[in-house]
Amino acid sequence: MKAMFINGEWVKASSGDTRDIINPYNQDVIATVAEGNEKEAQFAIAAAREAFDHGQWAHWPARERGKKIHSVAALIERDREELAELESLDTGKTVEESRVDMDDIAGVFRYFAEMADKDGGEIIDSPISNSTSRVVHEPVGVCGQITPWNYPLLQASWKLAPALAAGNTLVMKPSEITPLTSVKVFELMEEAGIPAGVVNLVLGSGGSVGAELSANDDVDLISFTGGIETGKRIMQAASSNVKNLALELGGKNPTIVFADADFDTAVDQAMNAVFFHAGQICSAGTRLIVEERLHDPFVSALVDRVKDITLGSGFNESTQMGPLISKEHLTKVVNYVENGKKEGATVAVGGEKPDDPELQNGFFYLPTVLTNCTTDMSVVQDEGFGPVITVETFSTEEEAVRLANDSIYGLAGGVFTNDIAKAERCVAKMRMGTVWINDVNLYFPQAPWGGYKQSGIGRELGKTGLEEYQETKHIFQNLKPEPTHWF
Ligand SMILES: NC(=O)c1ccc[n+]([C@@H]2O[C@H](COP(=O)([O-])OP(=O)(O)OC[C@H]3O[C@@H](n4cnc5c(N)ncnc54)[C@H](O)[C@@H]3O)[C@@H](O)[C@H]2O)c1
Ligand SMILES: C[N+](C)(C)CC=O
Repeated sequence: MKAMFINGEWVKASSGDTRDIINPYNQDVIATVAEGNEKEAQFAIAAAREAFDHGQWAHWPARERGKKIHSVAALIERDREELAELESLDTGKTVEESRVDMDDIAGVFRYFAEMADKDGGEIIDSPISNSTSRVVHEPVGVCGQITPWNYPLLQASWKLAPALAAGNTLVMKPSEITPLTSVKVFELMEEAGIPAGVVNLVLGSGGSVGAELSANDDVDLISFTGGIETGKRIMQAASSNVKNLALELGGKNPTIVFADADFDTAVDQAMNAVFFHAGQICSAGTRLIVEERLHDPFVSALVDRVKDITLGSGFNESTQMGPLISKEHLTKVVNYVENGKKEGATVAVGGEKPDDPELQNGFFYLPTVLTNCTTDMSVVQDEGFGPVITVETFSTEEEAVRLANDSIYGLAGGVFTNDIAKAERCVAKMRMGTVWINDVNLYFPQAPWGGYKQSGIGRELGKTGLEEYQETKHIFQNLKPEPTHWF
């Protein structure tokens, strides 16, 4: 049984509770893990508090912390294949996609390891005679970190690596349905020699462990990746002690395709935008906004290619798309498309579960293209989080941008055109944290990631990804102290 990691020890739940982890491809039980609750969260928070307040981690030379983080990266590289297979067993995504994730994850650890000792503070030109003024960055303290099921270890790495680089201690709660690679990476952090109490892992549900992390006054910062409604609850709970807050929430991401775009590239990338990991990606380009005169040939080419997508086990080399994560999520996607149909959308391809007998034990849904969509429809406004793309049309540049921005979300978006001036005009007006010109779904450790509007608060990755885990202190020194006789 997989246990939790608290204060440098692997522990079971004090209640004795466990949870079976299910393979979404065939519903096999792939592991049984400890199911913690508020109690384990409190133990872990106390351990992280003690390690921060009385331990040495925050005071190590940043270069030494960086070396440890490099060691974690090296262990991830060593165990790449095992981690990739574990991620695919747990999420259903293809092993090929998981391998790419593992390379990204090692890269994230390496990026923040390198960054750890690059910030020696800043000298300010003091406006006061005989004084010095400088700014230093310090760790925030105890960090609560809550992650989702769709990119379990990738989203964890975006939080673990910068938090450690900045000198914080932390308690992580992975999604209760996909905890396996997080357990493994905590084993690797132990092997790398991160001191006891600095990194703690508590497994369990959001309502118990997650809620405790969000509300507990000994937690200084909460970093959350997940859905908007959970994010709102966490924001409320975090107000108890005015925690620092970082929220990476959902997206409903538009891809604008102008008629002058390279046709084959745009069709190909429209598929990349939405069908990786069966559309269960926050930045999936699920809203296609195509120039009116391009609509018919574009949809026709898209449908032809979508028909050929091969569904199956993520462990089969010919598989291009795996299952959805759970029975509940499959039901959500089915209802999402049914609602779209009732609102007037037309199913151009897909729109149902596959009838292949080999897929009946998994949570599969066919890759789907919905046409005749308008901005007011729920399929266009709601994050479906499935392999479903909606198609709207526009006739002017202004209309394209207006449609793209007509959303409560603002995570990411794309523009396809060969007119670079037009592309620049569009992206300048698109209210999103990431915009791609003639590409989709790209992210890397050097560039910040996060959302405008209800897609979140703050940025992970890049310089800002480290700054989220730092407090800023101004230190002023009077070099000629003497009485002022003001009073
Ligand atoms: N912006 C990004 O970078 C990004 C990345 C990945 C996923 N996401 C979003 O995540 C969502 C899918 O993930 P999900 O279904 O796991 O999201 P979710 O909000 O249901 O759960 C996310 C995490 O929050 C926990 N949680 C649930 N209730 C809680 C509570 N009351 N208090 C504290 N924690 C609680 C869950 O246990 C889980 O660990 C999508 O909306 C997707 O867009 C965003
Ligand atoms: C942030 N990203 C794209 C890695 C995963 C979103 O679900």
